[in-house]
Amino acid sequence: MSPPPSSTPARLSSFIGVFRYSRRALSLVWETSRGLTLGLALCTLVAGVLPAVAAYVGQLIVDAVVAAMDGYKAADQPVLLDSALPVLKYVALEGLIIALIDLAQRGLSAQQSLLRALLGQKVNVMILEKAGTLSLAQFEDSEFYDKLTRARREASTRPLALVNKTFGLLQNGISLASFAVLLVQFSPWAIAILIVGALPVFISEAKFSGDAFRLFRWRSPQTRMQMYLETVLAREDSIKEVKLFGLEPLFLKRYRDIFKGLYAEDRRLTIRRDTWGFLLGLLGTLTFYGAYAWVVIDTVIGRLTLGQMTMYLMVFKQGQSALSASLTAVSGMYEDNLYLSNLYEYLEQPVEKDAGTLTQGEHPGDGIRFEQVSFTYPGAETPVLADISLHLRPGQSLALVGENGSGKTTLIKLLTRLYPPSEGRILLDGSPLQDWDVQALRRRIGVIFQDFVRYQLQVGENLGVGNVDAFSDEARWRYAAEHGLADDFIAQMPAGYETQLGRWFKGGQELSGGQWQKVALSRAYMREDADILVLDEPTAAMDAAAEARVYARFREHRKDKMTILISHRFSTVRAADQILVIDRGRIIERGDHERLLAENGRYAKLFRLQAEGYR
Ligand SMILES: Nc1ncnc2c1ncn2[C@@H]1O[C@H](COP(=O)(O)OP(=O)(O)OP(=O)(O)O)[C@@H](O)[C@H]1O
Repeated sequence: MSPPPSSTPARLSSFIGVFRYSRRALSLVWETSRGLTLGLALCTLVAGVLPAVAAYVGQLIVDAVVAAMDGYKAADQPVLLDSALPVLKYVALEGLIIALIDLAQRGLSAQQSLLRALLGQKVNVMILEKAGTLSLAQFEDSEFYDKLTRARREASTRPLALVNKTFGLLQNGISLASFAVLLVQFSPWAIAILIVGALPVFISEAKFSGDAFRLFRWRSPQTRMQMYLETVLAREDSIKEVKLFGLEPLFLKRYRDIFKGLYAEDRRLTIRRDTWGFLLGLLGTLTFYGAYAWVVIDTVIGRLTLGQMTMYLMVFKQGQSALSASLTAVSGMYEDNLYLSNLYEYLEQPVEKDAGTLTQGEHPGDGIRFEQVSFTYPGAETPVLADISLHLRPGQSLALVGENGSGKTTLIKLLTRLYPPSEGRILLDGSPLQDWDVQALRRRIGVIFQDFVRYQLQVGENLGVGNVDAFSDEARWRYAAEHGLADDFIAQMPAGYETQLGRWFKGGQELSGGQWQKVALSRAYMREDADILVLDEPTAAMDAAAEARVYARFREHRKDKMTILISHRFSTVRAADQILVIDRGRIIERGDHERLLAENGRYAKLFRLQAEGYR
């Protein structure tokens, strides 16, 4: 397998077009720290100009040495210091210049490392902030997820790399210009030779960086699988099962196989890149020694002084490395731009606009209505919900019953506006959900899903996540924990509500499945103004006594609230005012417990089946 090739004209236009991100990267760095960016520019300038000055002073030294030698020989009573003093002055000057170059280099690397840290953080925050604006559907789209992974993996280091190279290019450009001023006095042809020698390496570098990027992009699903396997093999929440099922060898083999495939491609590219780099680099060496011979001959015939010869050789050598560094920087910039295109592709991912502004419905107190709602998951073909209509008024409770995969949780996802319905309308207090301000809407809903998150935070904060406005409100934690029956075991924990949960951090305590569920259940009670409580299998992991108490509390609490309950246990479902039996996305029966029993349909059958089990 290999990445798809691209045609030469397409490559050329993409090579040019790809530099469009340079300006954005520069402004990103500028926004990150103006002081450091200016510092970088200053050091770049100093480090760019001084090498040519040093070469020029080198010429003065050699010529002054020759003159001093002649003077010393010719004098009747030579005084060493008198003869050597002019030369020593130049030597001191050269020393000073070299020290300044060192200082500028140091300044460059120090400022670069500070900028790297700041910029890495800034870009990561941008990536995460963007993630917060995306819809659930986008997260579930694997192509989009690839973009996110690629952006996170590479892009946080690339903007600075790009800016460093831009500055490096500038620095080398300044050096080159100053070298050219010196070199043109020898011969303009020398400059042409310099350029011709460096060009082939540049072209091959540019070609290979494009190849490397296409490889990186193309293989992103494999890299993602590798990252996933790393997580499964090295995370505490999966290791138990991995061990008991003996999955390590299997997963490790898969991990190694992916690497082998990737490495083979990397190796091929690296070998080709460096072989060509070496061969074309030889051309550069050849031109240098050609120019060397030319300068030597001119010196022998007396057209150049010894000092000039030294200077031109130095200028030619340094000019050559500055030129090849510049060209490498350009091809590196091309590569950085390609990676940045990835970051911007992610950041520019269109976001669904939240146009809704309502904080109150048209008919307050009307409750929730589903009007012939159907829903198909993005990318799927068959609808998961079809023609769902229901009405739930304040103070009423609704229970959803149905087989696994019948669409109960999906209905909740629509109600909480995680997805828009494909057909039909969902109204709250007489106004469609999408007209509501999303914050106002979510404030009214307290929800716990089956797959709630076990945050590696303090236990109090684990409750607080249920309402960010009361995230650290201890009184609210206590109230919620009491209603979710978590207060008893929290009181016995070493640091009470401040006890760290999970194993990631020092001193973290692990909870049992039922205890975690109580924590999650308590979260639903964190929102004071929530008048819609949604509980998706809230007690599946609890013991029977705890379950009975949870529902007793639940009934006390609900008064004028709307409650929606999903459960496979009929003992809890039977108390609901309205029970919907869902089968493959459709409501097949509705009514209260008595009525459904009397109808003697699916509900009655399942109820009896479960009751049977308890006899
Ligand atoms: N994010 C998703 N993308 C695509 N299909 C999904 C997604 N989530 C669920 N489904 C599919 O939608 C159907 C309904 O799933 P849902 O989770 O609503 O069922 P449920 O009735 O809550 O089941 P359970 O009783 O097992 O919790 C299933 O066939 C499932 O495969």
